[in-house]
Amino acid sequence: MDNKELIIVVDFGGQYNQLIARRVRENHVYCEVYPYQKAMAKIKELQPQGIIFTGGPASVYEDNAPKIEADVFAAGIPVLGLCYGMQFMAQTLGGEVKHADRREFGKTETTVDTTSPLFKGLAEREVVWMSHQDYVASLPAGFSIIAHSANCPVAAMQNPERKLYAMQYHPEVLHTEHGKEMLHNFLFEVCGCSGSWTMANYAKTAVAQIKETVGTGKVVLALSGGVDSSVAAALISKAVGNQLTCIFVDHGLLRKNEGDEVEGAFKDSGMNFIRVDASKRFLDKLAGVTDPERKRKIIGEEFIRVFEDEGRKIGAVDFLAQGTIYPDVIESGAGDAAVIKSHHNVGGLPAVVDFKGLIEPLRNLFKDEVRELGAELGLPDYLVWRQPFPGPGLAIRIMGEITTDKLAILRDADAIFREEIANAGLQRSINQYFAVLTNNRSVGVMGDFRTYDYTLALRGVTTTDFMTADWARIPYDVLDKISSRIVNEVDHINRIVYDITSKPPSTIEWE
Ligand SMILES: Nc1ncnc2c1ncn2[C@@H]1O[C@H](COP(=O)(O)OP(=O)(O)OP(=O)(O)O)[C@@H](O)[C@H]1O
Ligand SMILES: O=c1[nH]c(=O)c2[nH+]cn([C@@H]3O[C@H](COP(=O)(O)O)[C@@H](O)[C@H]3O)c2[nH]1
Ligand SMILES: NC(=O)CC[C@H](N)C(=O)O
Ligand SMILES: [Mg+2]
Repeated sequence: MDNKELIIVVDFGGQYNQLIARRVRENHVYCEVYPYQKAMAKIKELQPQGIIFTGGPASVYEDNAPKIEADVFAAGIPVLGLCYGMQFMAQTLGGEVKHADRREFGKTETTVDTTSPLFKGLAEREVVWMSHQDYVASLPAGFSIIAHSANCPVAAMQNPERKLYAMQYHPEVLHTEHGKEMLHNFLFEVCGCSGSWTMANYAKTAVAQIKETVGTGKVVLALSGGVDSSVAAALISKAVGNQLTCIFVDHGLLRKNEGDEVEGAFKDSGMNFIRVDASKRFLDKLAGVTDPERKRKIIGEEFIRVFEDEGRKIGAVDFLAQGTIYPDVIESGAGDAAVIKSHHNVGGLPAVVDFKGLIEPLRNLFKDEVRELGAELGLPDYLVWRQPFPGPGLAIRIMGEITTDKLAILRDADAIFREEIANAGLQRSINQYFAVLTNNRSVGVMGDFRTYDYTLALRGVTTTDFMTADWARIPYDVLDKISSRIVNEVDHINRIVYDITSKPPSTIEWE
């Protein structure tokens, strides 16, 4: 977007690479991530101020190890190699990388050379986070060691003349206590960035780009009432006014009262707004389906078909717009990382789509950046801070087959959970919380009768980026109140459990 200052992250396939991009942007420097196969062409085209190589699962000495053309080091652009990225730099420039007997994993104390620009302002001993088994056994010519630990002779290296720097550990992970400062130093001390990227600039550039792309055409926006699509609506509407129509799909998988609430919030907003009741077609397609990935694919496809049908009714619609954000793209397996879940709006998209183009103005933004942008555009607080609700809705919160009975049970239980969290004043401190209807039934006793009913799971997490998360420590007395209310007020639930796993190894949603 604001191309005056750009860092390119070369993705070698690590699962948490996108954190690097977040850390760069926290410094108000714009940054894009490209898979290693496409990165060199982008570097030549965009001439970034700096390049960062990510870690990755491969070993550089293997036959098909990921590589980027060696002239990346000859362009005079500063490069920072991280983990696999450091090993790649070392081997390509004539050093040697070997396999150690044991993995080095976790927090490690290192001694760093504070005269290096990377470590400016830091202490001589720094706690960093290691996750590797290969190591740099000998340096390439012109390089020197600037950090070492007990088990790792080259924890960081540099060749300041060529502006090449590298770390064996991961500064992007919060466990590296001053990782943020180290990345800041690379950006400002080595690359000479000034930090001019702001959401106000982003909004300006995005509006101009949308205008140019859309011209005099028509756009339909898939609007869920969530933060992402609401911010996208505000941006696109600013760019093309009433050439935009927002389409809200009630797929029968919404939470209690949600359809009416969204309609209430948007019907008098000045934007063209359509609510489509498509619950029958979604539920018919989902009947009998139990596999989570199949549910996601079916919903993704059906969404598009509904938008196509509505587009035809409006007539001559050229573009479909969505509130897709960066984590949706990442977690659907862009680049070389393994696919964890197909997000309905990315990996779940059908191959043939009846629109000329897709407009996704937030595709490169993280959630907290979208919120900042929403505030910048003047959206009300309750919208900006709404907790995320996944597009596939309650379908991925009901284990096994989806039925209208199960939907009704989950809706009521979830509404009580959310009401009690609000009563306890915890809405803002728990970033996402919801109920899950497990497919498990167990024996209970109610009054003097035996029951054989469903187990409900409650999930609450704290997180900033939704890529990693911790389970929320909801006070016992709040949980107690929720539990007794749900069991008393909702039929067919006789047992309630609280999910106490973090992400990773779990995910936030159950499917
Ligand atoms: N019920 C729906 N009707 C129309 N479009 C939808 C619906 N649900 C999801 N979408 C589309 O899919 C995109 C991704 O959904 P997602 O839930 O990630 O974003 P959101 O709903 O806009 O924001 P949030 O993450 O805060 O819920 C949305 O931005 C929107 O374009
Ligand atoms: O719009 C969406 N479409 C999807 O298919 C989808 N799957 C997960 N999510 C939301 O993404 C965040 C991370 O969820 P997971 O830890 O379960 O992958 C959480 O906030 C989830 O609610 C989705 N949002
Ligand atoms: N996290 C990484 O980048 C690991 C790099 C390499 N696979 C190693 O084991 O050392
Ligand atoms: Mg949503």
